[in-house]
Amino acid sequence: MKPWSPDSWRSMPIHQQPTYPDAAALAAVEAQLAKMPPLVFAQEARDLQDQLARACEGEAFLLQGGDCAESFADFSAVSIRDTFKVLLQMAVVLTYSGRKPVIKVARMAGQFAKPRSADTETIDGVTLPAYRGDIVNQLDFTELARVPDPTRMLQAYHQSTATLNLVRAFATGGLADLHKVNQWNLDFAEANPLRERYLQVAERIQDALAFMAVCGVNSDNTPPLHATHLYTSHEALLLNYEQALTRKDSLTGNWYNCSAHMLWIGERTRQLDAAHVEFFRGIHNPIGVKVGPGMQGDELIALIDALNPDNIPGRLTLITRMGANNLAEKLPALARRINTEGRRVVWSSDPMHGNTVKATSGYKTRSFDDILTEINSFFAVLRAEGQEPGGIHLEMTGQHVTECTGGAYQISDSDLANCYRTQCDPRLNGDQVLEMAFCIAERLRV
Ligand SMILES: O=C[C@H](O)[C@H](O)COP(=O)(O)O
Ligand SMILES: C=C(OP(=O)(O)O)C(=O)O
Ligand SMILES: [Mn+2]
Repeated sequence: MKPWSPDSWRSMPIHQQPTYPDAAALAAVEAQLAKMPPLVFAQEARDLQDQLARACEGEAFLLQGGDCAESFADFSAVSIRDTFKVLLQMAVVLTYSGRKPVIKVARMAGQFAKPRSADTETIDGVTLPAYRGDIVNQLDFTELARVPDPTRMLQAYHQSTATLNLVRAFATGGLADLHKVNQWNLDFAEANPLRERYLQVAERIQDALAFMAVCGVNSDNTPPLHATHLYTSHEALLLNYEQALTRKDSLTGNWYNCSAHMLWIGERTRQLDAAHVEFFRGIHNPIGVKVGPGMQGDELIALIDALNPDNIPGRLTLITRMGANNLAEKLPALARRINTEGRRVVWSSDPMHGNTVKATSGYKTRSFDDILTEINSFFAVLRAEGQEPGGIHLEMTGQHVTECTGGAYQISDSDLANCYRTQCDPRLNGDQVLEMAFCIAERLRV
């Protein structure tokens, strides 16, 4: 095998990239980014990998979620706080029901670049290049807005640093206190149309906290009750950006992509002989790969051979995204193959990307029931095949958007227009995603 370097991907075929009009401007931005401080520290990525190794064994559960695409325009402390809060609320419910630690990984502080089904978009007879995420071009439908601009990588970097700074403060500064988080869950359940269903669990958690307090275990003397860890992740799609933030760790001499703790390869860029697999094989972060309904057993094993040749537990998460109608048919053979070959992976379910439909109103949407059906089949198939359902990967926000249909508040196709704000794919809103966590908790309790 040829030697790896942070730029060895450049000699391979590459998919889903913008064509920058000015090569010198691009090179100047890359040089500038390469001088910037890393966003994360390699040891943090190793800690995450150790925790993911526990998820391989069924001793921890991965909760990964956030926007489909972060946005420059919607960047605010409030939206970061709300997503942070709801991730924590979900984690409490899942930890309590699953009786295992929940590893919290946000799609945040770098989730900007988007692969698209089509290179162009046509509206009223006008065809323009597709929007590829705020790190590349603008969503506005004008010729100028759609021209890829490399300086947007700098803006994405700075927004990511500010996001991470706030997230780190929230995680340790008191917002993540377990007592507070469960009080939010009680408030959620009290107000929910399906109150009885959710209140029971939230009240039981409250009882457990009260019991612990009587025994002398409280936030003042028990740091894990007061603070938490939230890791960051994104699809490492725009390799110019990812390479510039890839640094050699001074402690181990290994290369880490310091733009996030965990990175994944998308369904559209996981070709074996192409640039993304080449880039990912050399970075030492924990990584993920999306697994769509077309994945074949031999292809999956070859991909694992390339990405995790030493079979290190926690290094590789397989994120299935097959669709509620396909998963029960396609996943068993893959799970069996992993089992017979003894590959150590975390199986995580992305129940979003295989369930996107166009509503009669024209909006891209996903139904709460389809999402839940895919999750339920994921649990059932893996358990039947003797594998651990190790995590969940959701597109979600803490905001009260109307992008996915269904849930206790019964968002319908005609409600979508009320608050449809996503830059790309429809997200579960704060109520829907917490409700989803209560439903997943029922599966975790075996
Ligand atoms: O987030 C994933 C993809 O970028 C997205 O699903 C593609 O959407 P499109 O089919 O509208 O291009
Ligand atoms: C692009 C994404 O998904 P996929 O690669 O599975 O289509 C995504 O997670 O936003
Ligand atoms: Mn998406």
